[in-house]
Amino acid sequence: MRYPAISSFRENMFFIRIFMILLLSCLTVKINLCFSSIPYSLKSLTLDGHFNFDEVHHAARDFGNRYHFLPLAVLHPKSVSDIGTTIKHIWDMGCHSELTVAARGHGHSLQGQAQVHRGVVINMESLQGPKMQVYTGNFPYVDVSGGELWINILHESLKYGLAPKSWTDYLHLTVGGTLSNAGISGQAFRHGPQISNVHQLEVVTGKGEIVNCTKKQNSDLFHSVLGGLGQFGIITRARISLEPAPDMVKWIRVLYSDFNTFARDQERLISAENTFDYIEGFAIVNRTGLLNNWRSSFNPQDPVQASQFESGGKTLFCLELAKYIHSDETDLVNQEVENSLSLLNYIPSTLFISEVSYVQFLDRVHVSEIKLRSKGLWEVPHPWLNLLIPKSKIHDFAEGVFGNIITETSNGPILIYPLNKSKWDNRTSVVIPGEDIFYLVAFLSSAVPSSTGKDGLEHILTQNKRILDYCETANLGVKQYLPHYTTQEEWKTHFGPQWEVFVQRKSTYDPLAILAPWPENISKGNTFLMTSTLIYYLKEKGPHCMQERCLDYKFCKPVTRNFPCFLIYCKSIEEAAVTS
Ligand SMILES: Cc1cc2nc3c(=O)[nH]c(=O)nc-3n(C[C@H](O)[C@H](O)[C@H](O)COP(=O)(O)OP(=O)(O)OC[C@H]3O[C@@H](n4cnc5c(N)ncnc54)[C@H](O)[C@@H]3O)c2cc1C
Repeated sequence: MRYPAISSFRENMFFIRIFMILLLSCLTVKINLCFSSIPYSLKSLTLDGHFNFDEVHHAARDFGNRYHFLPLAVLHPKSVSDIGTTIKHIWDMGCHSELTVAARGHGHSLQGQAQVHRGVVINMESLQGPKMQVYTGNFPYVDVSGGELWINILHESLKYGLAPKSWTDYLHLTVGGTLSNAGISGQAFRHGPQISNVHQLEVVTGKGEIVNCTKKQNSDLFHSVLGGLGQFGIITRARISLEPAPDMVKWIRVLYSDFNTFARDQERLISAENTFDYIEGFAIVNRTGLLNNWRSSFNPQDPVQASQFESGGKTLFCLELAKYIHSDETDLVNQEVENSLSLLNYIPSTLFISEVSYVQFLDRVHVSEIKLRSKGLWEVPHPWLNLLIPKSKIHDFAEGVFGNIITETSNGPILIYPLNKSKWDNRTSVVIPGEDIFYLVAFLSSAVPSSTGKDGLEHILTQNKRILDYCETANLGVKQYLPHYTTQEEWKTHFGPQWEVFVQRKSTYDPLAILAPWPENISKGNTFLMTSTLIYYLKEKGPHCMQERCLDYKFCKPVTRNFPCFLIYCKSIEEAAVTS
């Protein structure tokens, strides 16, 4: 028996279902079209360079090899105006668009810092602009593109007998990439990090404006972008300070079995007047008692004693020094090296010296890169941890970490060396500990892919977490270098008193949070940032709705960067009509 009411209900349901399916599929098509139409609106821009929609997989990788965010498109800019035009276009799309942009230097970040999920990656190495230009004279400098590799700057400036003063240990990194962090190596105790050796920058802000800045002109923007993690603008050109380049380098390694003696000597050296040109150090975690390749290509001063030296399974500390040799000064340099070494307290049989060209010295990590690449060991996960530790806490740190956490093997080099705070400019965005001397400690681990053992990613990440937990529990006042956090609370703690400055700068130079979106939680949900963005919008772009028209405005739901994220209370219906 058929119940008409039920049967007609069933029929209705059938049609409703069909209708819903059709509606949903229409919506899906619309949503997909909506997403895919974003890069096509970019495609219509008139540029010297071009967008590439096929290279997105390459742009979703970096040296860390752990984070993979797929962008929608990769821009290969030929000129600064390509970058300006693209960002301006996205800025003009306003809050309605969620499109974001990441500058990619050489992609040697560790945790997706140069990546962007469903946004635009700007391949900075494609940027051409004016040719690299060296200026000689009393205060020499070089003008370079933000996408230039430091190795190319070295080769070009050497043609004039000059070279930058401050380096990173590895030179196949871009100017914009290292200046967005700091750029630290063994010369930083004397010259400061790379960000202390820049005279001028050209920057494209998050509003698409192209701005020149120096310590005096637009100085807030200048200091913001240095160490600014790409948050405030894209560095398209930089003027970098140069010095006369040495011809050769005396490169020295000595060992210590006691951390306190090692650190005391390091600190004495970085404070001395007439000292070495490069001062670093590293730990050798060596439970087996066999010494690894720390001395390869170095000659022992006393070969017999050196061959008899054994670590006894202890963790050792290697002080690494370099003295630059200008051709006419060889004898003087030898004498100075001898004098400086005579004041140190290393294990006497462990003095190893080598003499190499300046390029060989600076480009030393590239030699390891070639070897590792040939063995397929370069493109593995790199769960690196870089810390800046106040001098007063470095002994507690060493005791806790080398005494309890890293005792058997290190899975990669562990650098330890002190830096002078006086060589850092506290107006830049980089965050460092407050003491006059602080240490860089870098755990440069490589993980064996798919290993579940002590050389595997999980084990190394757990070890990193133990180190960070120890630093927090022991209240060591540690700051991360090349920082990466997942919550806004952690970012606030990282910036400490500089948080307000960070937020202020973000709202000034990138109010729609278009740039470098990787540290998602830096700005998300931050009322201050949202407020200033909002006020900016109301003043500059919003419906003309300031005090005389509106009683007040109030946040609704700041989910997107969209206008409807606030409610406007108007004095009258007529004014509401004008406002809308
Ligand atoms: C083997 C190796 C050795 C290293 N040694 C050192 C060292 O000795 N000292 C040291 O300080 N660091 C060192 N680093 C870290 C390195 O400085 C950073 O990872 C740096 O960011 C990498 O530069 P990149 O050109 O690959 O930048 P990317 O990884 O491409 O970018 C890094 C960040 O900068 C932003 N960015 C890139 N270009 C620009 C630009 N033009 N304007 C604004 N923002 C930009 C990106 O959006 C991203 O947030 C080393 C890294 C590696 C892999």
